[in-house]
Amino acid sequence: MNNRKINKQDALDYHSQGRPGKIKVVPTKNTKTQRDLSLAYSPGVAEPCLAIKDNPEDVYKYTAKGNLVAVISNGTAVLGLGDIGPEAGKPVMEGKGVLFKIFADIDVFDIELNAKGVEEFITVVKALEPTFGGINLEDIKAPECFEIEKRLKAELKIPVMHDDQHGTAIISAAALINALELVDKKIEEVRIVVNGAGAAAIACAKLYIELGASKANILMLDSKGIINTSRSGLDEMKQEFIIDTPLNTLEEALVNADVFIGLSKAGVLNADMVKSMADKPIVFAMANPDPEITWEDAIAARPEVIMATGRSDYPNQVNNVLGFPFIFRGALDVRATTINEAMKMAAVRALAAMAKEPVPDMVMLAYGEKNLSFGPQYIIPKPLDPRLLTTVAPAVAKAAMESGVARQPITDWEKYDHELQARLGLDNYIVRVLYNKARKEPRKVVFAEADNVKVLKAAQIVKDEGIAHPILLGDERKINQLLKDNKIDLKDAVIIDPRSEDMTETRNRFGELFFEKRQRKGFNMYEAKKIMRERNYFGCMMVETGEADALISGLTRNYPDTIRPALEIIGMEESVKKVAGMYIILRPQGPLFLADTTVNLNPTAEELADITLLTAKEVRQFNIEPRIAMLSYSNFGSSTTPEARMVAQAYEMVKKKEPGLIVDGEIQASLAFNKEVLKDSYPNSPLIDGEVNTLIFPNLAAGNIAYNLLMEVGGFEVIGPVLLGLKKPVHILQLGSSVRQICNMVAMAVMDAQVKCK
Ligand SMILES: NC(=O)C1=CN([C@@H]2O[C@H](COP(=O)(O)OP(=O)(O)OC[C@H]3O[C@@H](n4cnc5c(N)ncnc54)[C@H](OP(=O)(O)O)[C@@H]3O)[C@@H](O)[C@H]2O)C=CC1
Ligand SMILES: CC(=O)C(=O)O
Ligand SMILES: [Mg+2]
Repeated sequence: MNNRKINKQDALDYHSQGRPGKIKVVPTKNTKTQRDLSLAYSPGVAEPCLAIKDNPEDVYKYTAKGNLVAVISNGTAVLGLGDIGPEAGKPVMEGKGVLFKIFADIDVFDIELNAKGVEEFITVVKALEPTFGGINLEDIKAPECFEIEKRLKAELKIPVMHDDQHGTAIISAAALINALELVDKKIEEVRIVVNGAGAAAIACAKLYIELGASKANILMLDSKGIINTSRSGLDEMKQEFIIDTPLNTLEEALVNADVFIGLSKAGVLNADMVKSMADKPIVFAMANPDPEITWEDAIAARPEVIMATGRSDYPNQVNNVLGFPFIFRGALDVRATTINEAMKMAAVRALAAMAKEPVPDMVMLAYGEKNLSFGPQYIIPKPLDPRLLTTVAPAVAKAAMESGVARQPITDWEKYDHELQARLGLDNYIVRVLYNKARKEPRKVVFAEADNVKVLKAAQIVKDEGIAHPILLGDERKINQLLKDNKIDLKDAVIIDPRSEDMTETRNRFGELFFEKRQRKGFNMYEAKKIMRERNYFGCMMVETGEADALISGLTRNYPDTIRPALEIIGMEESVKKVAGMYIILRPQGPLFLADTTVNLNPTAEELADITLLTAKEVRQFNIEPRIAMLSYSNFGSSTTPEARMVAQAYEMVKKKEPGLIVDGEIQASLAFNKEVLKDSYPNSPLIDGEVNTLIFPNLAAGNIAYNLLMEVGGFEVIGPVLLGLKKPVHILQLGSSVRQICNMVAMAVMDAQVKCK
């Protein structure tokens, strides 16, 4: 379990830094020339206007409507924070927009309405129908939300769903079906306590009844206690759940209950109540951001409990994020007029069934888990599982077609599957893999330049994220002052000043070891001990002796000065003759690995072959099969210049050493990325069967220029330079790296250490 700390200031900074908020609008057509603009706007734009006037359905053909969903709230029940108003709810609605985009490639306008009244709200949303392909109602309190949704569903021809009701009901129902199966209880027989009688709770209870639960077995509570015959003034929805019982409190309700469903607020369930529940209890504490009872307290009270929360940092996240992106994807793709019961039930079944399928490696990697399989700690799929899109969306689309609400049925399901796959942006994936792998087994990382604010900030983040235990090298007073001035909370981090008196003994010990390594290479004993005052030497020695697992340096020093101690002290892996540098370019289509970008000026064919093999090994660390293009300005002998021939020779050597590797060259970059042309002109190339993900450059100039252009002109985020070929992890930052880049490099170093420092 990781207890990542999100501190208040970090959350505020995340939202305020750079362009305020979390989303922006991006044009999808060329807008460069005067002609482009004349097509995008007047006069060209008049043509689609007239076409839509003649055939209103063409609005889906000529505008973004078909992929555009409105996330609409009045801020009256924002998460479990209550009625905090529309402006205060906006960060959540932007957040929902982000989730729609990253999980299902649906564009969202978030709309926060100053409209608490039912009629007012309905009038505004109805008027918005022409703009949107679907309406996701969010965080609107009960009982108003019921009337609002019912009326909008009846009066609009586009799908409308109140996410807090049905999203939550769908996900929790899928989780409940699976949990009941694990404890071998029947939904028809279990006693269910639903704490909360609002939007989410009422919809969940109704869906459980549809699935077979007996209404007589459900006790529902609102803020005043159990909804029973002694209560008066209850709204219509609550009235449906009145039970004739003398019980009044949650404590009383839970005695011998099989299931607790929490959709109320933080901390209302205590350990004694959980203890009083029946055999093998099920507790879904779904209030956000903090559950009705913490994971730890529930497990401590009843170790056999099947526990779920709405949070991402514990197993079994029962949260509507598992539903709304995929349900709307399916509904939009068949142009459904509504989201009906059949579609919701299809989503429940698809989600429940998916949890029993073997979990793909990439999902385990993304969560840093080794064994994720159906069981008490995995009753529902993980939100980052890409199969959610390709499983739930088609199930919903099919149900829409079968129930007669699809206006544009899908005919080719295989093609649809490919389209869905293509929607999954993979640029974030690799970073998640990296962090989660690192988090699984955090290591001691030495920061050689700890008297730098960026380094300290990064050290704080990696510590809070649970991916590394920082060791800070530098003047202790200076570091402490910087920590204080910049309010960086790194209280427990180890600070070591290699120049201090206290370190004399360590310096001497390190110096002697260093002398043993370098005595015939220009160092005498005195110099070997003296140089240990230098932080890069001292830090490398800590890694070499196992007192630390990795070193991060280079932010303020030039590359050769930082790499030298690493080569002298740690040295290269066996069989490696030269180290090399690799950059990872984070693209939506998946990562692109580039080497050598930082070390070897003009490699020989043999060196280039080594660089290729080293890079391939590193790419596999991410569970990615390398598909390598060895680049040149020539294609397979089209030029006979020495530079082109050198790459061709290197390619031959690579093939000889690792015949199974998917690699080709020498090849031009444009051909490597143009499979159709490659297929026509070189049909035997192994690169025609998939996308190239690894580029090997013929020299440092080419590699270095390429990654810089991709970063500066292409605007891609990058990770690197990752130093390949050292026996132990030392990673050297580019001058002026950002805090985020430093954190990424720490995660790389930890991942590296997990392999190299057993
Ligand atoms: N995990 C997930 O996916 C989701 C979680 N939620 C969470 O569920 C909670 C409710 O959301 P929502 O239904 O939209 O909000 P609503 O405002 O519609 O409903 C809140 C309900 O909680 C009840 N309540 C408040 N305090 C208590 C208490 N101490 N004991 C019992 N009931 C109480 C209220 O009672 P009264 O009627 O008397 O005011 C009301 O019925 C929030 O914490 C939200 O974050 C919501 C949607 C999805
Ligand atoms: C998850 C969600 O929608 C809520 O807590 O309101
Ligand atoms: Mg919500």
